[in-house]
Amino acid sequence: MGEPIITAADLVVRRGGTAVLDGLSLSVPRDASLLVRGKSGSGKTTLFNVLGLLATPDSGSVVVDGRDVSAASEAERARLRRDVIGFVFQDFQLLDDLTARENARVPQEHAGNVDDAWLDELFADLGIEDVSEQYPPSLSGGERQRVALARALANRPSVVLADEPTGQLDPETTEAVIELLFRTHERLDTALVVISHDPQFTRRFDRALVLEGGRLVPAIDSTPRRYDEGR
Ligand SMILES: Nc1ncnc2c1ncn2[C@@H]1O[C@H](COP(=O)(O)OP(=O)(O)OP(=O)(O)O)[C@@H](O)[C@H]1O
Repeated sequence: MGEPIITAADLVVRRGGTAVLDGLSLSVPRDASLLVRGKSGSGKTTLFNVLGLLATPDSGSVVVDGRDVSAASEAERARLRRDVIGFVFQDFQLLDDLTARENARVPQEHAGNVDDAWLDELFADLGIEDVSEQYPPSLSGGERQRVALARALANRPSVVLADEPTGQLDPETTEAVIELLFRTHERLDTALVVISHDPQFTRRFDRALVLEGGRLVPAIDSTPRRYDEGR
């Protein structure tokens, strides 16, 4: 399946005198779905930020799509964020003064590559065509998260990175969003990395890992299906 889409080695991130990530290594194959769980304060968001090139570790390396970003310029990191990674955040992070459709189009505009046919397809597939001209404040939580998912997929990323993507949703909507994340993962062949402590997320992933003591260990209730790594 070629080289992994993300490889992180010996990551150390110190916050307030303690190592939140303490020698963490991880490899994400291109077709994998990976769940990272962990207690509150265990460093999940810190890991998300480092894997998503939103923060730099104190030491260790991150390779994204074959590029070692340790010494990359901010412009190069921004390019990788835009072209290779699709971000989904717990609080959606939509712009209230843009319509749903305009929100989803933002990454394409940054890339200088607007593809309306692809946006049409995403909105249809995610079941949000009817709300495409509405503004985020008038959308339900599930609709907002689906618009955020359309935005994450707008530039056909190789990996979707989601930080607590269902944290603000009720159980029923959570199930629907999980379904959509997996459907797009399978249909578009994107790797999927979800960071969540939601127990509803334990099934279906190829691999479930727990962030503990600054490192990743296999979740005891997970059945490794396709690959074996994480320590
Ligand atoms: N800028 C910072 N300065 C000091 N401490 C920080 C900073 N950012 C994070 N931390 C600390 O690092 C630890 C890990 O934080 P992080 O947000 O990554 O955890 P988390 O697993 O995502 O938690 P939660 O599930 O509650 O969101 C916490 O103890 C947090 O207080």
